[in-house]
Amino acid sequence: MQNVLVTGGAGFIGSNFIRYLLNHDNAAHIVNLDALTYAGTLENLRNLPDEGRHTFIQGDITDPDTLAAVFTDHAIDTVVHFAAETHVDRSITGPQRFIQTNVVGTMNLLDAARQAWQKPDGAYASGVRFHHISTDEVFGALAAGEPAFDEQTSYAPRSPYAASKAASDHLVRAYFHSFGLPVTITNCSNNYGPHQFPEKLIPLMILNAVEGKPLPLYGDGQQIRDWLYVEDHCEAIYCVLEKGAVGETYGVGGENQPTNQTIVETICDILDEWLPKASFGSRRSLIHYVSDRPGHDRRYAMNIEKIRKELGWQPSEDLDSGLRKTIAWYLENSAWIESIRAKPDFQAWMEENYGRRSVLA
Ligand SMILES: Cc1cn([C@H]2C[C@H](O)[C@@H](COP(=O)(O)OP(=O)(O)O[C@H]3O[C@H](CO)[C@@H](O)[C@H](O)[C@H]3O)O2)c(=O)[nH]c1=O
Repeated sequence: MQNVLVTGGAGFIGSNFIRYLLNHDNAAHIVNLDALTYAGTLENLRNLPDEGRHTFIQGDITDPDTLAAVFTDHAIDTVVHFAAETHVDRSITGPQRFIQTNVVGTMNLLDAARQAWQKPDGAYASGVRFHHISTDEVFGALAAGEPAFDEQTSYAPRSPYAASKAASDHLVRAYFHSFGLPVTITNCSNNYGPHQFPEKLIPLMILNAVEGKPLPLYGDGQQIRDWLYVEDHCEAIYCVLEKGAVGETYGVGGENQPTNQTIVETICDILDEWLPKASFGSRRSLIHYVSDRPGHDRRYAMNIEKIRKELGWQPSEDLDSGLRKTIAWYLENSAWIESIRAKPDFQAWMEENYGRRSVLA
């Protein structure tokens, strides 16, 4: 791994991964290709360790010419593909962008890698690798008591976002089977941690609770996600790059599976403990139950036995300490929050999304 193309490296998980790689691998040079859409920001790349090994290029994976130039100009040997539209609610109101970026963009990237790496005899340059970051949402929804998803679970995506990621996974495997491209895939559960865009549950609730704004829980708030601290996720990806077998898929989860209501109550309690007493009393009183997300998946959980047994990775962060680190980061990074709030699309989306929902209780 010498010249690593990280797509979507100005986003939440991508920027955390760049930091992780610069801290843990002293040889890799990173080329970070990011379109800087609403959720990507150069603020995520401030104060990188060993900054000289990071090159930022603003560009879109839907543009094949950009990709061809990046592979040629930077002698890329490894791709770690994060770039994606990721917010389920946005995929319900506007699926087209999800298909463009997540499906067409992934196919363009696979083509560019193949063109750059495949020799005339069909073999690939040694040591090259295309790693695709995917999600447990491709497997659909679990009912209470059903076993967690694993690498053998059939695909059953239910939102436009999940369907676009499922299509991208199938394309990555198709390029492995049809063209021999050396690929690996990870399907991760819900990430949380520093730098997450505040449209997602945990950062949204932190910011609203700090400001005394309503905390909108969708439906009955009893949905379950498997929360993975982002640094654990980055470690898992690095482990797959180092030790994972070509053609293989690995599930990555946090083994923390509370209900959404418990997550939000925990955030409220930590803030009540840390901040001066609010005039309205406990921050739990800010919780409102609002109309549900259409097709809302009830439960996700990812079985991690394969990556644990074969590669020796397991998550190390427990949810309470991970949440405390995350909340502390948001409290200490008001400049980052202001830069996100200043984005033209941010406030409009928040108002539109919540304007659509009625308060249930
Ligand atoms: C934003 C928001 C969310 N929710 C609920 C919906 C979900 O049950 C849960 C988490 O919502 P989100 O943070 O939007 O994440 P979710 O839909 O689970 O999907 C996430 O996790 C996936 C991995 O499972 C990733 O692939 C997605 O990119 C990522 O967005 O909280 C609320 O109750 N209120 C809210 O305001």
